[in-house]
Amino acid sequence: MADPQVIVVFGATGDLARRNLFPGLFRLYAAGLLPEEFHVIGSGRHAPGSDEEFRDRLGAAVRKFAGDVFDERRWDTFAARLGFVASSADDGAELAAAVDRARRTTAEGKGQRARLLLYLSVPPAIAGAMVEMLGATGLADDATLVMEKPFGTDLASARALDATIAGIVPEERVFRIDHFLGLEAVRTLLALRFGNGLFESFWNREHIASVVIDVPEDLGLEGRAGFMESTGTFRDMVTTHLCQILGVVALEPPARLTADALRAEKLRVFRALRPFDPAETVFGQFDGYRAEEGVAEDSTVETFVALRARVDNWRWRGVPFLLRTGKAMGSSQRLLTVTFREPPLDLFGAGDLDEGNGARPPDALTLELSDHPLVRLRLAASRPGAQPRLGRGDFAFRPAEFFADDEPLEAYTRLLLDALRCDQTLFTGAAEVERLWEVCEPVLREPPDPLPYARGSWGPEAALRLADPHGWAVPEA
Ligand SMILES: NC(=O)C1=CN([C@@H]2O[C@H](COP(=O)(O)OP(=O)(O)OC[C@H]3O[C@@H](n4cnc5c(N)ncnc54)[C@H](OP(=O)(O)O)[C@@H]3O)[C@@H](O)[C@H]2O)C=CC1
Ligand SMILES: O=C1O[C@H](COP(=O)(O)O)[C@@H](O)[C@H](O)[C@H]1O
Repeated sequence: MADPQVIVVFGATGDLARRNLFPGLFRLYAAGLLPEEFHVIGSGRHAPGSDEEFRDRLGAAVRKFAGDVFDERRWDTFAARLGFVASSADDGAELAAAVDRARRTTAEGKGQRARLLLYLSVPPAIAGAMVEMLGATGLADDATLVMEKPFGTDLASARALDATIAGIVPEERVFRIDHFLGLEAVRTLLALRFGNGLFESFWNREHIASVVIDVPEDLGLEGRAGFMESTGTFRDMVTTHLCQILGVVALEPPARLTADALRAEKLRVFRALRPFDPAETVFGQFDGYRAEEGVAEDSTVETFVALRARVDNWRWRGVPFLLRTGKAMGSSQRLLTVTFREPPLDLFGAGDLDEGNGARPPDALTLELSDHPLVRLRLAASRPGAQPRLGRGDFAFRPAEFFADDEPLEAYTRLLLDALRCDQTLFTGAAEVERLWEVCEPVLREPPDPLPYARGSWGPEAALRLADPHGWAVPEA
C-alpha cells in the first residue's frame, strides 16, 4: 500500500457515499492505512457547488458517521486531498483529464502514475453505461473497479453487465461489493465453523431444524424514494445481502481461506439453492408508502420481503432457510438464528421450557450480523432445586469485548481496504451473482402482490405464518 493512489467515487453526492464511503475512507486515513500520497475525486452529474462546498457537505457527514475517530484537524488534512469533477455516462472527458492530472501530481517525483481505483456507487440501471464510459475515456485502462450492488437488475442485465466489464477490465481487477460480506460477523461465523472442531459435526440437516436470516429495518425511505421505486426490496436486499449470508452459512469447508476457494464453495451453495417459489414468498408495502414524495400513487413496489428458501444438497436437504427484511418495521436488527432439532426423548417435560409461547426449541445459535457481533448459544439447563426442571440459559460471547485490544473494522472500511490491496476474498464473483439472479427469476417473473403492513410492525400477517413453527428471530421468542 506504499504506492501513490487516486480514488474516484462515482455517486459521490449519494446516500451511500455520505454515510459509508467517505467515512470509511476517512477511517482508513485516520488509522494510517491509506498510502502517504493519495487523492480522492468525487463525481456525479450534478456538482454540489465548489470544491469547498463539496468538502463542507462531506465534512458534516463524516463527522456524523465516522464515529470517535473524527477530529477537525485530521479532517482538514484529509479534505485538502478531496475534489469534485462532474461526469455522466455520456461525458467523462473532463473527469478523465482531471484524473490523469491527479495521477501524475499524486505520484510526482516517483517516475510513475498513481494507481487508480474507480468506485461505482450509482443506481444499477446506469452501471453498464457508466462502465462503457470508463472504457471509452481510457479511465479503466489499468484501474481497479469496484461495483456496488445490486449487480444488474435481473439475469439478462447482469450477464450484459458482466460482458461489458469483461471487455474493459480483467476479472482480477473487478470487485463486486456486498457490504454484508465485510461485516465482522462473517469472519466470526467462518471462525466459529472452521476454527473449531466443535461446530462442523452438527452443522447439517441431522441436527439443524431451521436457519433464519432476519433483517428488519426501522428506517423508511430516507430520501431514497427514486432508488426504492426503481429497485424494490427484493432486488436491493434479498438477491444481495441476505443470499450472500445464506451462502456463508451453508458453504462446505473450503480447502483454503482464499478468494478462489471461498467463492467456489459459495457458488456451489447457490447452484444447489432451489429457485425461489412465488408461492412461498410474501411481499409487503408499508402503510403510507404511496404518499411519500417521489413514489407513484399506485406503486406496487415492495418494501418488505419474506421467503422460504431451500438448499437441495446432501448437507441441507429439508432444512428451511427463512429470509426476511423490510423497511419501516418494528426495529432495526440483523440476526442469524440457527435452531437445532429437539432431543429424541423428552426426559424433563418440555412444558417446563414453554415460557408463555412455546415456539422455539431451547437450543439455538444466534449471531448478530454486525461489526461488533454477539454470539449466543441458547441451551436448556437444569434449574437449581429439588425437582428436575429445565430452564433456558445463554452462553454469550462478543469477540470485540473479549479481544478488547483489537479494533474491529466497519464493513465498508474493511472492504475499501481489501479493494485497495486487491484482495477479492470478501467480494462476489460473476458466476455467483448470475446464479443468484437465476434463483430469483421466478419471483421477478411473477412477483406476489404486496400486502399492506403497519409502520412499526413485523410485516404482513401472511409473512408471520411463513416462519411456522419456530417463528422469526425478531422480536425474540
Ligand atoms: N444507501 C445505502 O444504504 C446503500 C446503497 N448501496 C448501493 O449504492 C448505490 C448508490 O446508492 P445510494 O447512494 O443510496 O443512491 P442515491 O440515489 O442516494 O445516489 C445515487 C448517486 O448516483 C448519482 N447518479 C444517479 N444517476 C446517475 C447517472 N445517470 N449518471 C451518473 N451518476 C448518477 C447521483 O448523483 P447525480 O444525480 O448528481 O448524478 C448520486 O450521487 C446503489 O447501487 C445502492 O444499491 C449499497 C449499500 C447501502
Ligand atoms: O444495501 C443496502 O443496505 C442497507 C442496510 O445496510 P446498513 O449497513 O446501511 O444498515 C439498506 O438500508 C439499503 O436499503 C440497501 O441499499
